[in-house]
Amino acid sequence: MTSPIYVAIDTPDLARAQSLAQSVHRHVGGIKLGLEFFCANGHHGVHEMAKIGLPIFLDLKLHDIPNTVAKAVQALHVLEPAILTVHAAGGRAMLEDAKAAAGVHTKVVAVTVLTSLDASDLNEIGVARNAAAQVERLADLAQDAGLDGIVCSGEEVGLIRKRWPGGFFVVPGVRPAGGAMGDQKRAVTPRAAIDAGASIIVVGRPISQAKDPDMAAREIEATL
Ligand SMILES: O=c1ccn([C@@H]2O[C@H](COP(=O)(O)O)[C@@H](O)[C@H]2O)c(=O)[nH]1
Repeated sequence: MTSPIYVAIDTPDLARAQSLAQSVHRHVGGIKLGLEFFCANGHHGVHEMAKIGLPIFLDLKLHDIPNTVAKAVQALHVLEPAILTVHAAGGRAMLEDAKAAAGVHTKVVAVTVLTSLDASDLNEIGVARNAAAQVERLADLAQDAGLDGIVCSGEEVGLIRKRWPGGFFVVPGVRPAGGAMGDQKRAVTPRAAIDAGASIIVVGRPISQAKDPDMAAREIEATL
């Protein structure tokens, strides 16, 4: 069975990214490349990482006016990402245009509430409801707009899976029991995320900062 673990390769250094992905490739189902990697290495870097042979998740969290996002999505076709993120807060028209612009083999998923935010952060940006209620609202919008799924934390994925049984749910910010949280505020264990209904989990620092990334990936895989 394909592993639900996507390893987040958050580094600007292409050689380090290749070596990290190579070392864990037997224990993960895909490679997630985000802003840090893409801003430093662009299309060339993604092509190089694709040579490892795992699906590529481009986590660029696009968020702009509908026309700009649609053109950006078209410009990414050539990279054939398996998964691409946009921000749900960009609104219905942006979500619809992003989905229409994506290739048929790319799942477009909407980031709802970043896993680094809690209720107090939400309050500061003018969102009075709690994270779960805000995720619920943005998940409904993403589903209505025809997206494939959403990104949310493991604390909300169970609730959303019940409302959208056929959705594709990406859960980042997972931490092995007792692991360092870093900047994550709504974290659950990999096992809890999968049990609650995550389609895939994204794991970055617990693997990339481990003394032995291959062993760390293997240990997480063994808990699932
Ligand atoms: O809400 C979100 C959306 C995306 N991410 C990304 O996932 C990884 C998590 O890395 P860790 O090192 O395991 O914390 C990272 O690339 C984020 O950009 C997220 O954490 N939360």
